[in-house]
Amino acid sequence: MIDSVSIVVIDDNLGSLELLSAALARPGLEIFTASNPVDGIELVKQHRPRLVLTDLVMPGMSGLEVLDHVVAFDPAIDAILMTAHYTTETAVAAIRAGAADYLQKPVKLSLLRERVSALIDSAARRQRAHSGAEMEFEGLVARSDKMWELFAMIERVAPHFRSILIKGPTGAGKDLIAQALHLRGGLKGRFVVLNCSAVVETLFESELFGHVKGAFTGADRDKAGLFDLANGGTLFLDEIGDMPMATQAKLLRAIQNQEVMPVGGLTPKRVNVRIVAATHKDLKSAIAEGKFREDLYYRLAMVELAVPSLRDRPEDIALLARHFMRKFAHEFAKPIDGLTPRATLVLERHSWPGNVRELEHVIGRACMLTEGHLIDVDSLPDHLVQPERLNGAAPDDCGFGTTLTLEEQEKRLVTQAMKEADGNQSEAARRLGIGRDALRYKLKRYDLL
Ligand SMILES: Nc1ncnc2c1ncn2[C@@H]1O[C@H](COP(=O)(O)OP(=O)(O)OP(=O)(O)O)[C@@H](O)[C@H]1O
Repeated sequence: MIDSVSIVVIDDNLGSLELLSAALARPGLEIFTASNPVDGIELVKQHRPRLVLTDLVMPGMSGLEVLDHVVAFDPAIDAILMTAHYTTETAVAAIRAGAADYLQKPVKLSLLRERVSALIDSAARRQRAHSGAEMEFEGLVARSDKMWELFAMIERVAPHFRSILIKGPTGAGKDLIAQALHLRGGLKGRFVVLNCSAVVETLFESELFGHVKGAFTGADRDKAGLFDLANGGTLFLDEIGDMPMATQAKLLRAIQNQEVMPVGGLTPKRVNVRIVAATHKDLKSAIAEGKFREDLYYRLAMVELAVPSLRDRPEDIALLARHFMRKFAHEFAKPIDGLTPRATLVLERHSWPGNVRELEHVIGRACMLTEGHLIDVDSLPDHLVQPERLNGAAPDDCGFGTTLTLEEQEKRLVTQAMKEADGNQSEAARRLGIGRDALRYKLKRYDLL
C-alpha cells in the first residue's frame, strides 16, 4: 500500500522546502515540491497526493486558500498547514476549515515525521475500514462512514483543542469519544470524569476547584479539586447541561484564565487542563430558557462533535452486536460464537432509542440466556421480536413484517448468512441450520451464486 503514497510540499522558502522534503524522505513515499501556491495546486491536481503540506503565509495566496482548492478538488486529501504564529484558536479554526493538522514553524522534524506517518496510516486505516478489514478506533467499534468521519475529526483536533463539546443522544458513545480525545491528545496528565447530573448543587465548586480547610462546615482539611487531579490532562464534564448557572460562570473563568480558586481560598492556582464537555440536551434551547450561559456554550463549542444515534447508522448494528457477544461470551465463559441471521435481522430493524447501551444490554441478556453456540431470536426481548404486536405499530417491510413474502424473507436470511460467514457456504449453512446442499440450492434459486 505504501508504494502508492505521494505528498506535495508547498513553501515559498526554498531552504525550508529542501529541509522538509529531506526530513520526510523514506522508501515508498514520493515527494513533489513547489515554491509557490499556484504551482503547488497544479501538482495536487496532477498527482492527487494523499497529503499536502503547505506554509500558511505566502505571497499571492495563503495556505488557507490552498486548503480551499485542495478540499474542493478532493476532500479525501489531507492537508497540514505550517505557521510561525501558532495559537490553539487558529489551529482549531484551520482544522474546522478542513485542515488535517496545524504545525508551528520552525517545524520540529521528529514531530512532523510523526504526524505525517499518523495521517498516512490513518488514511490507510480509513480505506481498510471501508473494505471491512479494520473497524476499531480507541475502543470504539464502527463500520459506518458517519463514525469514521468522526474518528478522523477526533484524530485531527485531539492534539490542539482546549475545550470541546460532544453532542449526542444518551448511550451513543460520548464517554468513549471523550476518552479517545484524551488518548489521542498525547497528554501526560490523567483523564478525570465528573458527571454533572450526579453532583449536589452546593458541592459543585468544591468538587471542581477544591476547598481550603475551614471554607465551610465539615471542611476540616484542604481538598484538591478535579481541576488539580486533571492537571496536564483532560477533565470530562458529562451532562454539562445540568451544571448550575453560578458554577458555569466560574468554569468559564477557569477555562479562559487557566487558573482556579479553591472554595475559601485567596490565591488562584495555575492549571493546564483540557475540557471535554458532553450533553444529550439541546443547549441552545437551554440558553433560550436562561438555564445555560451563552458565553460558556460558545467557548465549549469552538469544536463540536456530534455523535450520531444508532438508528442513523444501521450498518454498525451487526458489528456492535458481535463485539458485545464476544465480550459477554468471554465474561460468562460460554462457547457462544455468533448470532443467527434472523436474530441479526431483528436487531437491525429495531429503532434503538437507548442506542449502543441498549444494544449492549440486549446482547448481555441474550448471552446469559443462550444455551448453544448461536444467539437466536428466542434470547432477544419480546418487544424486539414482535414490535408491531407490542407497540401497536404498523408492520414494516424489514424482514418479519407482513409485507414480505416468505420467499423474500428466506432470500434475505440466506444473503445475510452468506455475508456473516464471509462467503463460506459450510459456515452459512451451519448458521441457517440447513445442509450445504440445501444452501446451494437456495443460492441458485435466488441467484446469489
Ligand atoms: N462504538 C462503540 N463501540 C463499542 N462500544 C460502544 C460504542 N459506543 C458505545 N459503546 C458502549 O456503549 C455503552 C454506552 O456508551 P457511553 O457511556 O459512551 O454513552 P454516552 O453517550 O456517554 O451515554 P450517556 O449520555 O448516557 O452518558 C458503553 O458501555 C460503551 O462502552
